[in-house]
Amino acid sequence: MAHAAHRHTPDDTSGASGAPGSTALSAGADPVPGTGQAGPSLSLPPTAALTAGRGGQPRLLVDAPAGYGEVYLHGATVTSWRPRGSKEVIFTSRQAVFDGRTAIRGGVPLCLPVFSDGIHGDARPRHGWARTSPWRLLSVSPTREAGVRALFLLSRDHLTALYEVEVGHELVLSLSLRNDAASPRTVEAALHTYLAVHDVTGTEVSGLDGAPFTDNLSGSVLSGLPENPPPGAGGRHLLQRGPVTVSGPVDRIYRSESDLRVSDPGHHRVITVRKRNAASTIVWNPWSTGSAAMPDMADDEFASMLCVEAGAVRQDAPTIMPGESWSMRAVVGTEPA
Ligand SMILES: O=P(O)(O)OC[C@H]1O[C@H](O)[C@H](O)[C@@H](O)[C@@H]1O
Repeated sequence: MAHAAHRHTPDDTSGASGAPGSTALSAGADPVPGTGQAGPSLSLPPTAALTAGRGGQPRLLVDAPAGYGEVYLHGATVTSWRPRGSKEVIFTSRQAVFDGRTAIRGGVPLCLPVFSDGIHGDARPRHGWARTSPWRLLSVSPTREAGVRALFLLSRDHLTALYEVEVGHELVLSLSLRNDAASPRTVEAALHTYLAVHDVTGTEVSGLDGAPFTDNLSGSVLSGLPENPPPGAGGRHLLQRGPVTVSGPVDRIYRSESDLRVSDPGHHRVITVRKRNAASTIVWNPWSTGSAAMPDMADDEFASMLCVEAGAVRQDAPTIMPGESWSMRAVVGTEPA
């Protein structure tokens, strides 16, 4: 059953001036029209800089006492996050294309307003337009926890998306969507988080035990189960037993709101993902077979990444009423193992 959307209530825990919500949707600096870049009135704290990154693409760079991070305005794609004193947590391919058109291979692309081929199996572009659109940087401010919070805006196709990225001891990703159309709208959304792991074959994802999932790599949809995806959505329904391990290609959509723990023993850490209002978790690794066909990913890189994506997709996509908002959040952290 699709989740009903609600009027957005500003978030209670972040203390963010720019917490996702309708007031912030009208705020912000003067963006440079059409470029997605921040305008001259945007003020940056000394712990952040707006610079040219790979391919000369505009990128917000954060180097704060609590953590380091990078966010490209193209797709509002986070491509790096390191809590102070830790190794990189976000995988971005060394062959990723930074041309302002192509989706960045790695980081945290935003899948919006569809995931993959969409609920009906025919949506284009794949994963929606958010990851290949120029976002506007509305504000950048220091947090009380010695990090930096940045707010990005994208309005397109009668949908206004506000995306708050907090770089600090944790990486806090909050997405808020407002339906600007006159009729209800079902929207899929996912924070397609590429985690950097030392060796994916030694990684376990906990928190999904008992969760039903659709295996996008296996045969046809089993009939007779409740809430089968419609034709085209593909996959086979199964139940997870124990932690998820990777010894081949994995592409699964779990129906689970649970928080996740991703062991990364080679880096002596556990990566944690706390989710809010995200009823789906997608786990993806293309393995050598899948990555060989991907020009923007090197052949050996599949072994050092695992996508663990918080989202609300397929049967769990929210239907947002006209003028109303819906929001979700993922908080990525690390713990010593
Ligand atoms: O290659 P992309 O369009 O970026 O998609 C990369 C992957 O994204 C998700 O994880 C999907 O579940 C996969 O089926 C897909 O292969």
